[in-house]
Amino acid sequence: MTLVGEAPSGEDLLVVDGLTVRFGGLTALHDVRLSVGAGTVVGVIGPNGAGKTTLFNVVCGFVRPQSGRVLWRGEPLVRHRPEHLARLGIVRTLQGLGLFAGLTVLENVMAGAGRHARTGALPALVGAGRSARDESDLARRARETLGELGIADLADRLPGVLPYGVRKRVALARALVAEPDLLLLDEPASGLSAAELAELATLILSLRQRMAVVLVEHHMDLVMQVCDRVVVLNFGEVIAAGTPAEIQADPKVAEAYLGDPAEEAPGA
Ligand SMILES: Nc1ncnc2c1ncn2[C@@H]1O[C@H](COP(=O)(O)OP(=O)(O)OP(=O)(O)O)[C@@H](O)[C@H]1O
Repeated sequence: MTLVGEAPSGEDLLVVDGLTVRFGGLTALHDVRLSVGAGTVVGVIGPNGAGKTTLFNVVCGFVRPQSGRVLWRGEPLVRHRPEHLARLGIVRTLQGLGLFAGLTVLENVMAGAGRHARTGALPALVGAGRSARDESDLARRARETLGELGIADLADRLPGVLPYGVRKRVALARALVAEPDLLLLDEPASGLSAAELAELATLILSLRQRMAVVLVEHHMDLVMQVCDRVVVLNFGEVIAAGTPAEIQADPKVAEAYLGDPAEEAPGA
């Protein structure tokens, strides 16, 4: 990740260049720049309404910016659509879990393998258009991913009967099975116990060997523990960017959070 005004390096996977998004009269993002290098974890933090989700939505193609662009591996993403992201190597987890209630844990994870499955998401859900061999390869990878997250024994359960923290792991497994180069994590810590948080931190740190991660999160301990760099948004603008220690020491950041007593400030 680079600071505002710095030239992105050739190593950057994702570059967000001067993004401005307006919803009617409200400016949700103003001239936002950041970049994400391979194997790095970049945190995006900021008080409620700062623009974090909008930033993810632009990267994913849900929201079109009024100006600015998103570069992926040096190429602009032009009118890209959310359903094509996994093929590009980008996967996002949602704030809500988005699991299919009628599918088992294993089937939910298999449905995430859009990048590698030969068929699209819908046929993949019902298993149509896939050879028996594709199907068993995919099931094997899905089981391995569940194993990595410590929930292989729950493969045949329905998500609805599982505790929230476990369902969050299923959602994460569904993202990881696509083997993305960039994982966009939207508030993965919300609703987790202290023990689950510690496991999540270990997992995110281990992911760096395989992918870059952008983490939108209100849980500051997690952000400070796992991020290489942190970008702070406030009212749609980048007000600070740097290492976790730099962010914690930045008076502008503390000030932004002071205006929102519901929030946990980075240095608190
Ligand atoms: N589709 C939309 N239409 C109108 N306004 C929107 C839309 N999406 C977001 N906004 C507004 O844009 C601003 C930024 O919202 P955004 O959800 O990106 O913030 P956030 O940092 O993710 O907040 P939170 O931490 O509460 O999730 C807010 O003022 C929000 O109300």
